Amino acid sequence: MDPAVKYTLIKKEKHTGARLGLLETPHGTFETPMFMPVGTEATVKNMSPEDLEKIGASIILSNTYHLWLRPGEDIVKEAGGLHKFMNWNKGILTDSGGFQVFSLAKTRDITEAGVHFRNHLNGRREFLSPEKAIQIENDLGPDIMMSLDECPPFFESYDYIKDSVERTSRWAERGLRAHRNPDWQALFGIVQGAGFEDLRKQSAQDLVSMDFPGYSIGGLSVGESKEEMNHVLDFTAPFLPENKPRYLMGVGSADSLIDGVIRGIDMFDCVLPTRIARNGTCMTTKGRLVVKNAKYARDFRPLDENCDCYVCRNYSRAYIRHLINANELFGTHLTSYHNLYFLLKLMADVRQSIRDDNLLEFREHVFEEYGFNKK
Ligand SMILES: O=c1[nH]cnc2cc3nc(NCCN4CCOCC4)[nH]c3cc12
Repeated sequence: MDPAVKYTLIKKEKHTGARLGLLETPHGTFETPMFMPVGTEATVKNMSPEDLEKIGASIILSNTYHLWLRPGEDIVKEAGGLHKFMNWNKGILTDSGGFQVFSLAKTRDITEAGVHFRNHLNGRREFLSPEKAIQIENDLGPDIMMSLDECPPFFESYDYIKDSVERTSRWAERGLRAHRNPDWQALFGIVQGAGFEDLRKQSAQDLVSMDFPGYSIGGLSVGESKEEMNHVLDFTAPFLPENKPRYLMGVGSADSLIDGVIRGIDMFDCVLPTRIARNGTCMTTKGRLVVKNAKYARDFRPLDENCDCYVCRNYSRAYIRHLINANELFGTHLTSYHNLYFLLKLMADVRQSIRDDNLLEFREHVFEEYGFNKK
């Protein structure tokens, strides 16, 4: 049986671990490395599918936890699945819900069977097992889906992390068995192990032995430093097969994206660009710009003078500042559109620098110009 998702390594960058690849999915073939916009509740906030298409989004995320609790996966299934429900015909990936339970739910209790928690919407007691997570994702119908895992605190004890990794591996096995649609939905395993190299190796080896079509590196972007994240990637990525996609969860700033690509990561997602856009913070090639600040009241330049996006070609800082301060929805549409374009364009430039074998020079340019070198 053909796997639902097929990764082809096209080229390795000469001086780093970066890879240029192609990811074939039932909803299109897309270049990697890629950034995936997050559409938690079946919409990338403030963006239409048409606009997402225009800026070059290939795969977007939606969230199992949220859609299970509201409107219910049964409604999405009845609509014909997420692609029909949200009118998005390219790739969709769903997380398994575990991370949201740990970050959103009130009180939660992890057992071998699964995780008990209180629904953050109505306070009702809920239970999510590896099998239940897979059933929800099967019903939602994304092209790529995640196993239920525990994303433990990065600074937990070795013994806690070891027990957690071993349970996450057992949950992954249970999820594989429960998966009903492996021919059109690719189930990824999620590597855990916090900052412990031997536990990362054990987690990766457990999951690779189950032969998933792709692997996420979880347990990162949870408060550890960028140096610690990069160090974990340095020793974890090599434990994963070269001919499968590697997905780093929850990462979405220009510096972390480039440093993840350099360490062999192919896929990234993060709410950052759309979240900061909603309070008027914009990503630019000269660093972050908080457009609602008074100093932009009479600034009729675009958000970013080096950006050729629809927003930067048609609207000024003064106008966008006014909209944000007036709580006009069009204002957050413009900042969201620009921030997503900014990261998608950055990844297109990263892919080009892999073709040209000058990713390290590109990194130096970005870190210098965008202000990441400033301490
Ligand atoms: O181990 C994981 N397993 C399953 N899903 C995840 C999602 C994850 N998302 C983050 N980080 C997100 C950090 N965001 C940065 C921007 O502001 C909101 C939080 N780390 C994550 C780890 C996991």
